[in-house]
Amino acid sequence: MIQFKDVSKTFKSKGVTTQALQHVSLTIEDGDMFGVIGFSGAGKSTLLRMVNGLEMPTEGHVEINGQDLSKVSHNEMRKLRKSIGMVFQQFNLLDSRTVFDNVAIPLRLNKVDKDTMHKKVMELLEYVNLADKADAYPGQLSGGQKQRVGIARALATDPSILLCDEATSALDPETTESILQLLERIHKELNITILRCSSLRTKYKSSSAYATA
Ligand SMILES: Nc1ncnc2c1ncn2[C@@H]1O[C@H](COP(=O)(O)OP(=O)(O)OP(=O)(O)O)[C@@H](O)[C@H]1O
Repeated sequence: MIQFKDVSKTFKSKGVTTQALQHVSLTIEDGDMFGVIGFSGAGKSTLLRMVNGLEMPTEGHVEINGQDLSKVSHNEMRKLRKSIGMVFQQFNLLDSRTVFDNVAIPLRLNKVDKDTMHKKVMELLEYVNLADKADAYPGQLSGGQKQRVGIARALATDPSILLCDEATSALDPETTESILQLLERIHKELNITILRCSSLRTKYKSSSAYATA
């Protein structure tokens, strides 16, 4: 379970103060698919980055399974981060590495042995329907395929939580739909809690920085 308890976040940079989040309280149960929507600058990425401890609240607490992230040790934080995958808007793939190598990155960092790593990477590529692209480079892939690689990489450490920061914002509507279907499948079949944020760019107006879907 992920809990935000009256969380506020202020950034101070070069004499400028930005209030990114104000008094956010929410609970995401295990196995939820939770959506956060808001206009650009509403604080969505900041909120997401607080779940894996990349940002810390200025006020309030973020807890994962009852563990206050501001109180966990360095080692516990490392363990926790292994259980959280992240998918990015711009995919964040290494262009000089093959699809296989990109997906293998978290496994190499975790010193997984070669055979296990090979098996795992190929399983993941099959899961996202890209096994035939294992030796391709990101530059040879479409946006949707790149995002599938990003998703496979995020799943490499068998996370229990998947954070998706505008995972479909760089994609056309049809590709967006296929990525959303893949996330739905991951949610259902792998029982992963998904926290997804996306921009509100339609005509709908909202004074709220976040909403659940
Ligand atoms: N490291 C930082 N230092 C200073 N200000 C920051 C920092 N990170 C975010 N901000 C500011 O906090 C506010 C919220 O940023 P955030 O990236 O969380 O918004 P967002 O809703 O994800 O926006 P977008 O949809 O454009 O990605 C913005 O005004 C941003 O400029």
